[in-house]
Amino acid sequence: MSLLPVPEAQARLLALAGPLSVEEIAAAACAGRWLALNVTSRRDQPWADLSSMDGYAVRAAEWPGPWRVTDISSAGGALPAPLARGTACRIFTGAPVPVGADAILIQEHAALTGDTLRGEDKPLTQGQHVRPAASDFRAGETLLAAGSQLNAARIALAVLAGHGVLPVRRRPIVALLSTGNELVAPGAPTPPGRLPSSNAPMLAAMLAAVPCDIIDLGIVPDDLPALTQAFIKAGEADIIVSTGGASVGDHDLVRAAFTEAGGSLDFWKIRMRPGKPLMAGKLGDSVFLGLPGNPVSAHVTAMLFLLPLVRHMGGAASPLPAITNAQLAIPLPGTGERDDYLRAFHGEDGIVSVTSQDSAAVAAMAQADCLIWRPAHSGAAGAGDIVKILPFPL
Ligand SMILES: Nc1nc2c(c(=O)[nH]1)N[C@H]1C(S)=C(S)[C@@H](COP(=O)(O)OP(=O)(O)OC[C@H]3O[C@@H](n4cnc5c(N)ncnc54)[C@H](O)[C@@H]3O)O[C@H]1N2
Ligand code: MOO
Repeated sequence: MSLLPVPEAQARLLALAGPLSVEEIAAAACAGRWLALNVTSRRDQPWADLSSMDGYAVRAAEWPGPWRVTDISSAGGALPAPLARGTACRIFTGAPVPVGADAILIQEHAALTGDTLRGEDKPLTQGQHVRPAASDFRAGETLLAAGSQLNAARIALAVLAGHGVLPVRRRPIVALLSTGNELVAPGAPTPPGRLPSSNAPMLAAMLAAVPCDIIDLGIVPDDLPALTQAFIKAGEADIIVSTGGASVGDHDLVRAAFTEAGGSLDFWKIRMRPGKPLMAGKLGDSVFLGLPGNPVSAHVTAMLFLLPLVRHMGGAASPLPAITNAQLAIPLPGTGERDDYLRAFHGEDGIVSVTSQDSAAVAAMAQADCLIWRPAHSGAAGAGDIVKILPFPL
């Protein structure tokens, strides 16, 4: 198989499954989820002309008064009567402005003697401290598009628009499978030849940035029947992610076990560094993503493939990672046959690549906060040049 360019591999991966089913969830529990349908407003906001300050509703042209205070308007209280000429209405923040009034005299600029009011400071202008009806949004207006992600501000908007529950896509269930005879559970003793399995905790941390549920199926040895059984068990998940055993060594059995379990492989080997041995396929309704075992390769391929897949199945309209421009603080050599994804961080003078770009260099990766994307066959870059970067999800 020849090496697949990253965008082609991403497109093929996302084509393996559509967004999951729709569920109605309380708005307060929707943080991070993607809308399955447009959100249309059920009400005007504000519902009437409302005061934005505590004071007195008056006619601006009548400033500085005197006015006689004849009524009161408070948020949630009875509607005030229309304002007669020469009168004022005591009013509080968020309360409806009486018909006839067109400005609010704030109480700091008002002198009240008995029920006689006079304006101080500067003359009032029409509309001063009044929020017009429907100036934020109007009933029937489409406020949020299907496929947009619900953050705190969008949840506030949907609730103010009259929605208590929102249609979102089900959270994908992601099964994590760590393969390798050398691996022991995190924190377990590491006699010679053994090392702690760090990939599943790392992936769980990355997945914390997107709505999904994780099933950690633990460590599976490099043994065909054991790996096959693990894949069969993982078939309950929407997404099956393995790490390790993806390359060409005698112990790299992931492809064989996946096929033995009934899976069909869609692609293997990507034109990227690190992450070349990445593979993907379908096992029943589950999408399978086989990440390389090297922790750095697993991290980079999770950013470029796993998180987009979770977003896509969760209903995101734009599931691919955000790519932004940034200025290099250091020079970079040209690239070869594959796209490079260099681990880097934001320094005072721009982006700095970490010293070791080895795909097993975890201490160097731990200094990074982003990847620099350098397409294949790029020339050398100098300090001050603009490059494309992808921020780490967490
Ligand atoms: N002859 C070739 N050898 C290799 C090639 C190749 O094309 N031809 N590709 C290399 C590339 S690129 C990568 S990346 C690695 C990926 O190999 P595997 O996916 O088969 O990974 P393993 O061999 O199982 O492990 C690699 C490395 O990572 C450590 N590891 C594995 N799992 C974990 C884990 N859960 N936590 C921490 N560390 C883990 C493992 O001990 C190995 O050191 O293959 C190259 N070889
Ligand atoms: O592509 Mo591997 O992922 O170089 O280390």
